[in-house]
This record gives sequence, C-alpha cells and structure tokens, in this order.
Amino acid sequence: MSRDVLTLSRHVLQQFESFTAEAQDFSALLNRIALAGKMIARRLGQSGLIEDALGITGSINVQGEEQKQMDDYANRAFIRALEQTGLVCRLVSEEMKTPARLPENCSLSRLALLIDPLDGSSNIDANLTVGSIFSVLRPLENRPEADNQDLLQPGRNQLAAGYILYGPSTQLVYSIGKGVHSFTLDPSLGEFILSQSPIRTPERGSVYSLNEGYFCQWNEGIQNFVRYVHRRDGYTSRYSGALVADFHRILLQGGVYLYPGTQKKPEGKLRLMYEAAPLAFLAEQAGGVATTGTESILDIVPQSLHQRVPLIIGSRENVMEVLNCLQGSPSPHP
Ligand SMILES: O=P(O)(O)OC[C@H]1O[C@](O)(COP(=O)(O)O)[C@@H](O)[C@@H]1O
Ligand SMILES: [Mg+2]
Ligand SMILES: [Mg+2]
Repeated sequence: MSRDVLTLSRHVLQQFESFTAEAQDFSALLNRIALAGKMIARRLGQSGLIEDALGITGSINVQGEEQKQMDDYANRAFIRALEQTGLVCRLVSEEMKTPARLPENCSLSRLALLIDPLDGSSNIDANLTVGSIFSVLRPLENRPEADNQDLLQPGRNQLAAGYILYGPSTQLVYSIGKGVHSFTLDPSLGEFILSQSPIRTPERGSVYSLNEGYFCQWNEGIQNFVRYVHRRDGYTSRYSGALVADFHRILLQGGVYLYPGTQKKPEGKLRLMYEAAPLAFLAEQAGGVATTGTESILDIVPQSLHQRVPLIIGSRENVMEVLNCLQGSPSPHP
C-alpha cells in the first residue's frame, strides 16, 4: 500500500486535540451520516433495476415541491442511521415540515442535525450526480425550543458541515472548522478513506455556474455580470442542476456559483439552513466567500427553519467580480 489509509472516524478524532467525549460523539455522528450516505449510494446504484428508486411519490413536500421517491428514501435513511444513537436530538430536513425527535426523549443538550437529504433530485431520473448536505448545530440553551427558536442560529455557529456526493465515486466532504477534508468511499472496504486534505479553493477560477434560463427575471446587476462573462475571455459555463455538484467543482477548481433572487422571488430558491449555510461554512474554511450579494451567508440570523436565500459562492476574486457588477461598477475585478 502506497500511503496510509485514514478512515473518516479516525480523521475526525484526530481533528480534536484530545480524546474527549465530544471528539467521540463527533466521530460517531460523522460515522452515522456516512452510513446514511452508503445506504443512499447503494440505492442510487440500483436505479433502473428496482422499483421505487425512480419517479415521484405523489406527495408535495414542505417546500411545495414534488417529492421524488429518492427524496423520501434519503430522508428515511438519515432517520434510520441516527435513531436510537442518542447523538442527535432533532433532525431538521427539507422533506419534513417539523423536525423529527431522535429518539423522542433525548436530552436537549445533544446536537441538532439539519439536512437536505437529496440535493438535485431532478437529476435522478437522468442518472446524473446528486448529493446530501448536512449541518450540525448545538441548540441554544437560553432560547426556547418552542418554534425551534433555539435552532435559529447564524451559520457561523455551525459545529460541522459537509456533504456527500453521489457521482462516479461517492465522496464525503466535511469540516469541523479546521479546514475542509474529502473522503472517497472504497466499496470493497465499505469505508470512506481520506482522499484530499486540506482542500483550498483557488483565489480565482474559470467557471461560472448559474441557470441562465432565468436571465429575464434577474435584476440588472446579475444580468450585467452575465453580459460581462460573455464578453470576457477566460470564463466557461458549467451547470448541472444539483447545487452540491456544482459547488464541489468550484470548491476544488475555483469559480463562482450563483442562484440569485428574481423580481418575483427576491429570496431565491435555495434553503439557508441546510443548503446555503453549510456550503458557505465549507467555502470559507477553504478560503472562499459566500454572500447574498449584500451580506455574508454565515451572518444571517434565520427567521425560520425553511427560509430561502439568494446565494453567490466561490473563489474570492470571482465573487468580487459579481459584487462589483451588483454595485454597478463598470470595471469588475481585473
Ligand atoms: O432548476 P433550477 O431552478 O436551476 O434549480 C436547481 C437548484 O435547485 C436545487 O435542485 C434544489 O435542491 P433539491 O433537489 O434539494 O430541492 C439545487 O440543487 C439546484 O441548484
Ligand atoms: Mg437541495
Ligand atoms: Mg433536496
């Protein structure tokens, strides 16, 4: 073997200075998240072979969106992986109006997990990359649990964040505030093995990633940025329709991802607490930037669990170019 095989749970333990109960809890939690990821990856690998892996459930989720069979499966996979472990007191999910208690009587001092169980689910029926996004918070002791007030914390309070990407290989990327690290699932071992650490986002990249089908609905600043990249050499367009996959490319190779608000929906489409904030946490840990266009994503104090937010995220220089266009500057970053 050419190099040390470092598993996810050992890596998490190494991130802590001593072998404390907290370190063990985090290691165990990441391990259970990884287990949910393995279940989802296995199911996705059977798409087209088994019933129920493709298509819709016929239900509409809390977002008012059509729920896919895999959205439902992925949500249940996280619940199954975490229930009875005592590691997480509440699970907030894109697929559930109110958080699940895991288990019913668990202590409130435990952690809360927020997830987009399957991001980019419209990609599934075309056999394209999707992912799961997660964020870990400690409920605030001085805030009431009623209406989940204790969970409505800015993204800077996240204790950990990450995602699992179901692509040509299955990858888990995470941070506990000490850099960003990536693991690849070795199917023969059934373990996530360290593959890149630490990940640093280049100061600038060539990719811009946004759904240009909405061009007419954007404000002038965003339209100006798009006109600017069309005129300029050195930009190339990539958009997969799965935020987590588009973000992963930019995290590794640089560039900028945008999902702006529109005139009709200024808040945009993406969810703050389990899409934008965890990816913003990773972006900043890797040296990048995440903003709504007017404020840092990580500074936003959420008003509700399922709040939406515009997102501009990626390499420092590319994000500055977008901000310059939003401010009407004729000369974006050189
Ligand atoms: O089709 P659009 O409007 O470009 O939206 C794509 C965006 O919507 C999302 O699919 C929303 O995620 P879900 O699949 O979790 O609902 C993002 O992943 C993606 O960036
Ligand atoms: Mg999503
Ligand atoms: Mg989803």
